[in-house]
Amino acid sequence: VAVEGNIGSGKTSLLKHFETCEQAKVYKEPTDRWRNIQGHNALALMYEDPERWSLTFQTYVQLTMLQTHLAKQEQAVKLMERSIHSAKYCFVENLHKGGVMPELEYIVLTRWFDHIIQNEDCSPDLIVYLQTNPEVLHERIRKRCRKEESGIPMDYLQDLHNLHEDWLIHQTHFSVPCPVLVLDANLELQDMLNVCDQHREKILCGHG
Ligand SMILES: Cc1cc2cn([C@H]3C[C@H](O)[C@@H](CO)O3)c(=O)nc2[nH]1
Repeated sequence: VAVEGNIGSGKTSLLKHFETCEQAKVYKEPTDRWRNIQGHNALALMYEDPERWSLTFQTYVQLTMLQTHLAKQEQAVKLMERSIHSAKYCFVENLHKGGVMPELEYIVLTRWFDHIIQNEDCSPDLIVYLQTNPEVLHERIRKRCRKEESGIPMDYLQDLHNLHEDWLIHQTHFSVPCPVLVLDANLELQDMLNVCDQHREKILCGHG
């Protein structure tokens, strides 16, 4: 099961809510790995100079997501924060559409992505989409104050929101690998977790 959503939509908080559930193994986004690649902070570099570093960063994100998709586990349910799909369809797409990632880099990353998807089983059984309004996120990110994210502009959040909506709601642009359960993540966290618990069986059985 992949938990998808924009920056600040509440994915990490929702996954924490499931950490007590012994039938699920939770995989948070490996931001610590992205921040320290043999001493290099790829996440910071990507925000500081995306033209220079977005291919490097997104290539490593794609690897860490693949490793999570393929990780063996005892528990019946694998709960992932984001996926190799959103990495490509939301983040890489945004960098390419915004003219930040050069065409050739986008093509090479796409060839890697297509090869991986065709040869490895990375399809979730269910996507839980935490749907938000970008305005709500801007305030949350400001309050959360992750240092690399301090300069995220509103239109970056709006662009990412539109790409999540195109992919998961309008389903116009890229293939959706499984059913999508949409949760209103504009709600205060506790209210969203209460709604989430009403869908707990669906989420843990991976049914849409
Ligand atoms: C799959 C995927 C996650 C992801 C996160 N990020 C950024 C957005 C957030 O600021 C931070 C943690 O999610 O990393 C990114 O640029 N590209 C990504 N691709």
